[in-house]
Amino acid sequence: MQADGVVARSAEPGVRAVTLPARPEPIRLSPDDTAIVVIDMQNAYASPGGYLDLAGFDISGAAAVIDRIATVLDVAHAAGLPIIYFQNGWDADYVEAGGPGSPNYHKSNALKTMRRRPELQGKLLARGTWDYALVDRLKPRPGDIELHKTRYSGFFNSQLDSVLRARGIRNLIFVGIATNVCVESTLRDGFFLEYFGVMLEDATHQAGPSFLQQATVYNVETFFGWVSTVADFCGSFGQLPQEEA
Ligand SMILES: NC(=O)N/C=C\C(=O)O
Repeated sequence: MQADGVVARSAEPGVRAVTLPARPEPIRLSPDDTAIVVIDMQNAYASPGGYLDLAGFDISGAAAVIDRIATVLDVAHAAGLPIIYFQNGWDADYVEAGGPGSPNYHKSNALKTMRRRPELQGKLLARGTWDYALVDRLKPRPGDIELHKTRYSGFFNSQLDSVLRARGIRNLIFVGIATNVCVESTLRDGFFLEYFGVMLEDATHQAGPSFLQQATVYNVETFFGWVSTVADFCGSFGQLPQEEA
């Protein structure tokens, strides 16, 4: 940490870097070793009629989160930050979901909802379905990275770690849904792998009561990383000279 209380992830002279206001302290980041990780902005999690909605979770805050993530991605693209989009789910036959021998079979609310409502079988979180697709506003652009995961953490059984290491990325800025499940799981696993995690709190939304949003914010700020906002992200990274398209 620098004398001025900034966590200096990118402090070398001549390196393109910004100081992102964050809690518990600001963090200095360079687009050269920092990526945006967009967690599961699929119809399943963010659209009326998607899995979370059908399973009875309140997704009324998701539309505003989609707008804010779109703003973050515009600034990130202009600043030349790599962007990684995750999609969560399984093959059409749900082999990857695990059978009764997997805790996922017993805990996944998507699988439970389909067992309760057999007419939905094959429709939730299966690759190739509307539910699995990213929401229309947040489709990847050329050069963006698309990854798939079958469990809550983006680091588990995925290519994420090797994609990041190949590009020298050490800092991750998280947006997406759900704050308390896949965002927190991925940020925590990143911490254990020595990645610095920042969550933009107003570009995330919880699955469940609103105290879960506050709990994850507390956990990240206190134990696992840093918490910032969309306005502060745009105010800092938005000042960098635009990358050539
Ligand atoms: N993307 C997520 O945070 N997912 C949360 C629950 C689920 O996938 O069942």
